[in-house]
Amino acid sequence: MAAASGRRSAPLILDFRSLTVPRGDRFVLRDFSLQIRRGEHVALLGPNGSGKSTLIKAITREIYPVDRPGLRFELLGRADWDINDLRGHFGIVALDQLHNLSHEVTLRQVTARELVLSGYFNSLGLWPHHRVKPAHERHARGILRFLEISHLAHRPVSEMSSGEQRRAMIGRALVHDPEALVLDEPTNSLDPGAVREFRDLLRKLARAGRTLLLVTHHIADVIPEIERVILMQDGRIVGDGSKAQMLTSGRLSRLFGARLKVVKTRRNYDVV
Ligand SMILES: Nc1ncnc2c1ncn2[C@@H]1O[C@H](COP(=O)(O)OP(=O)(O)OP(=O)(O)O)[C@@H](O)[C@H]1O
Repeated sequence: MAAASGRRSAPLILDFRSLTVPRGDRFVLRDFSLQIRRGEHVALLGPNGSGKSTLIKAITREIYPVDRPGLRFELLGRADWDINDLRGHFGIVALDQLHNLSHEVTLRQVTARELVLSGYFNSLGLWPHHRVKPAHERHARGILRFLEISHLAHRPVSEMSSGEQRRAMIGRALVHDPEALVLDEPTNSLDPGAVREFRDLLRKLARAGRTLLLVTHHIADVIPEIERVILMQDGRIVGDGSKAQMLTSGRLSRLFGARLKVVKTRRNYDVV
């Protein structure tokens, strides 16, 4: 309780108000407002096409809202960002990066160590002109240890399981000690064992105090440390509250347009 009330007065790391974001010939986010405070852990749920990835691209400044009265588009209290600086504050782990990665690593034998270090250079893997400092190496070793993949440091990413690859991608996002980690559907296509291990890693990251914004289709990804759940539909927020308020059979059935039953164990939720 004390932690939750402390967070209510923590600084806003994301402050979006009245965002209207076009993609193609239509508006994908409409009059969209969202605030996230430092230290909060948030899950974002919504059906395909509801605008979740668009929101992430707005965070990473790959796309911009139209300029309208009332617009606020701030990250860490600033509206203007150099994209390279921003990447140091918001670590992004998204499946499209993994697709790019799979192209890269089949061409070049990028190891886990190299992939993590390449976060310093915003590349996927190291190139001859990259100068890796001893402090970078030390930090990367610490990250690999934290992610429990030290034994994979010198293994090419192309020879790792999907779960191991995702850990290494998180390592790449962690090199700058970002304020927040934004994870876009991180457990997709992992087998049940790898999903379990990955959720344990998310719990460890959350407990280490980093803000997590988790976009997922899997209710069971909403780990106990996540207190706030946001529901998105048609480019709007249709629910924002605690897990007990948001993860109900009625709400999720309406959201996903299917009859879903929420089952809750002591600290976890899932749907059947
Ligand atoms: N490059 C694009 N050009 C035009 N429209 C796009 C583009 N990318 C996405 N859209 C449209 O924007 C809407 C929101 O897409 P978005 O990818 O943000 O949804 P999402 O919630 O992340 O979906 P999913 O769960 O399938 O990943 C969709 O209707 C989609 O067709």
